[in-house]
Amino acid sequence: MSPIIAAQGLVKRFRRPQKAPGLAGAVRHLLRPRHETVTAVDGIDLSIDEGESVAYVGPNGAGKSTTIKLLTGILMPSAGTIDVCGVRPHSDRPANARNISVVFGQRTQLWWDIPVSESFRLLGDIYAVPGADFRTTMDELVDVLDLAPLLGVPARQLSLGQRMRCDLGASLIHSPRVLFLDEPTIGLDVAVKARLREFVGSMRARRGLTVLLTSHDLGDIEELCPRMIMIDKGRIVYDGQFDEVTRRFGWEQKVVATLGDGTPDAAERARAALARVEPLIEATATGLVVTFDSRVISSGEVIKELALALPVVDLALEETSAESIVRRLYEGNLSFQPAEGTER
Ligand SMILES: Nc1ncnc2c1ncn2[C@@H]1O[C@H](COP(=O)(O)OP(=O)(O)OP(=O)(O)O)[C@@H](O)[C@H]1O
Repeated sequence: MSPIIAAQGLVKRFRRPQKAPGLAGAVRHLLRPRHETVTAVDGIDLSIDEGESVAYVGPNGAGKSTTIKLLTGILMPSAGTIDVCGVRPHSDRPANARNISVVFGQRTQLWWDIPVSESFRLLGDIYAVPGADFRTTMDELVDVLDLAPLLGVPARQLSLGQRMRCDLGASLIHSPRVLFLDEPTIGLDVAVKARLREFVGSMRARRGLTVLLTSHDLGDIEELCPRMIMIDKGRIVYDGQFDEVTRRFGWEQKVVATLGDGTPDAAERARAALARVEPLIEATATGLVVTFDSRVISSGEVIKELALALPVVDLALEETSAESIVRRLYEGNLSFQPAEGTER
């Protein structure tokens, strides 16, 4: 079976004006324009099979959105090849649009002033969905997403959670084979997030939908995506099972210290005591959480140093979670070596 999404040697470079700050800089730029080249995507290979659900994660500026824009045909690659459902997205955008759908948590594809049902109908027309198929899909979406009370309401009057439910429904009206979700749960409360994840999961199961998700929410990834691709500076640094992240990068450990009163400078003191190993130190209501690299220092030594530097009341050692690893990668606090023999 050939992959539904395939990319080889994908590169995207942007040319950006290089201006010095202030009016003088603007004038100088007008007289002698200078540009710099930014390589947002730097040689990415992707192979995603039909029905897979893959998280695409990385820190700010890593190149996630640029990759999605390349796969959806919005951008043209500087080098490399892309094939999505057998189509080259940038050269045949209409065919690509019929096969895919994109949902942005920050933007809506619904018409702002008309009732939701009308937006669905318009999208059905745009994608030329035959009447009978439209009705069947609509019934299914209204049922699974509980859209009946929202159909008569204009998008501008919907809450964010209601709008996202409608947006997800709208994205599936033409029965795409691939769904790109870009931060779909941003700003939503826990209950709505859970509902949306459940919906995406059930749609995958029912329709064999392929999902590529970018999200800063670990819950989204954990629940929806068995496979995770991490990128950093435009390159893939990990491509494998989400669970395996813990095993592979499990050298990160955490000591949770409960402190006695009167240590407002606890974080600074801990940082000074452990300076040589550059731990990540977070202050909490009751003390500190110290995250460190267990290849550089043992947990015993960390505990000893903390006990000497601070009025420690209690100490606990926490297992590394995939969440903390991904969170730190997102925050740019963890440098991954490019994965050797990137595996799936
Ligand atoms: N149209 C553009 N022109 C110039 N540079 C761009 C353009 N779009 C993106 N870039 C640059 O390309 C790099 C990757 O950006 P991209 O938006 O793909 O990152 P991202 O991983 O989606 O980040 P975030 O999590 O912050 O959304 C950044 O350095 C960004 O400044």
